[in-house]
Amino acid sequence: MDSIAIKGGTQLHGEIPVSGAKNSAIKLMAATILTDQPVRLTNMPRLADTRFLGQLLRQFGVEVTESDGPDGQQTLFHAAEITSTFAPYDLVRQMRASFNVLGPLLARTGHAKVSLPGGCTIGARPVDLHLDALSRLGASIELDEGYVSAIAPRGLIGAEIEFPFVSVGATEHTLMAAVLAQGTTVLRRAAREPEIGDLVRCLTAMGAKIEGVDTDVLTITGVTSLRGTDWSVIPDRIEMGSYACAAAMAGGEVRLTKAKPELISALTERMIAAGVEIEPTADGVIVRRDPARRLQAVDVATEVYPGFATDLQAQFMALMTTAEGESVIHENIFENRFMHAPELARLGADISVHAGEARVSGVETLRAAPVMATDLRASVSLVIAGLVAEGETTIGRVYHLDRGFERLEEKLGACGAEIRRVKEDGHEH
Ligand SMILES: CC(=O)N[C@H]1[C@@H](OP(=O)(O)OP(=O)(O)OC[C@H]2O[C@@H](n3ccc(=O)[nH]c3=O)[C@H](O)[C@@H]2O)O[C@H](CO)[C@@H](O)[C@@H]1O
Ligand SMILES: C=C(OP(=O)(O)O)C(=O)O
Repeated sequence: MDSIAIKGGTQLHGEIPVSGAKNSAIKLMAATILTDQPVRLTNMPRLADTRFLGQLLRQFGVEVTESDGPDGQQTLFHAAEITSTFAPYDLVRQMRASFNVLGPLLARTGHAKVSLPGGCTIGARPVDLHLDALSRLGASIELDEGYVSAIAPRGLIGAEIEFPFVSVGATEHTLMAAVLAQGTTVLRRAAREPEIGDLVRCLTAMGAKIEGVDTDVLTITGVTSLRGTDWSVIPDRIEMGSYACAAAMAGGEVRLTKAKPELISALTERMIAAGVEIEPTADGVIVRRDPARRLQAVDVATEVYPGFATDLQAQFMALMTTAEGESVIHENIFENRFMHAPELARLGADISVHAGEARVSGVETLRAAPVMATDLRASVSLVIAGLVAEGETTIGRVYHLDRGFERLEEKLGACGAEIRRVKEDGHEH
């Protein structure tokens, strides 16, 4: 398994272009199942997750063609004919969001058999809301030997659905099923994450009829078919927030481009409160910090959008490890998303965790150690801490990082970070 080695202590100076959002791209990819016409996605991040979902789509008969076009990295998806509606365990277990092909397959063909995704390190993550909503749209669902078999021989039928709490995955899954249902579907307490807005807008460009974009009530009037489109994936707000934390941790000045800072205002407000300078630009933001001055500890609590994103909690915790004072971090979305805390402690951080609350008492310095990535965002929090830890930190299990960060070593290296990938065979890159 590859690892990442970082020598701490260099400031960051330079520019980092933000990639297309993983969490938007994978939903848009699933939506391409809904039409027999080609859909071209531009600003596509090249990540383990997008590669992996492309493989799953091919298994259904979708043609997936990656290329570099005039608009940069792009992928053409053409689901002219769906030849299989079976998603095996081996392909679904590697990436949870693959489960969300169930709704589009069902809407397009009237049947599908998809493996349950199972839990993962950040919490149990059941899919009950997804299955309840698809049942409300008229699907018959059976669970057997770890698989969900769903049929809707006469098509899906619009329904009023009020989610008991906000779920990003259940909202996008139900939305993708409802666009081809007969009649009207109303989704209440829908998630409002920007990636759902991107999906709604792309589906609308494909001919779907959806009202209420970016609100918590989506009204969908079903249509009989959708057409192809060209769509540019929105910038990755989590990647952007991660590099903002990296720059704030290491000190220096980093310009983040091709980004939408308004999507992470809950983070930047907290960073400003801690003493980081954030200057908006025409296409992003400049993050500046004088390394001679220590940051101040501030508290955060994760919430659904537009609140502080759970996907930025680990990175913010890393930033707080060397701030002055005590920072209290509440994790309200996932019940087990502090796996990075013991790893940060290996670098000398002082963190105590009780249930959904972590208390970080800032220390003056971190010291390098071998650490282990436990999930995607936890991995990047270790990179951020490694930027200041004295000595060389090595981070194992970087396949987690590769799920969601495109060319991370290159992007940070271009700003002066001493970071390199050590391949399994011992070679350095
Ligand atoms: C691929 C993708 O976009 N992943 C994001 C998505 O995950 P995901 O869509 O899985 O997250 P959800 O918003 O669905 O999960 C929120 C909470 O609801 C619970 N729940 C969810 C569905 C369900 O049927 N039953 C249930 O109990 C979950 O266990 C969790 O505690 O939103 C999360 C919250 O912003 C982010 O951290 C993930 O990066
Ligand atoms: C938790 C994440 O992804 P997933 O929902 O695919 O596990 C994430 O993107 O941080």
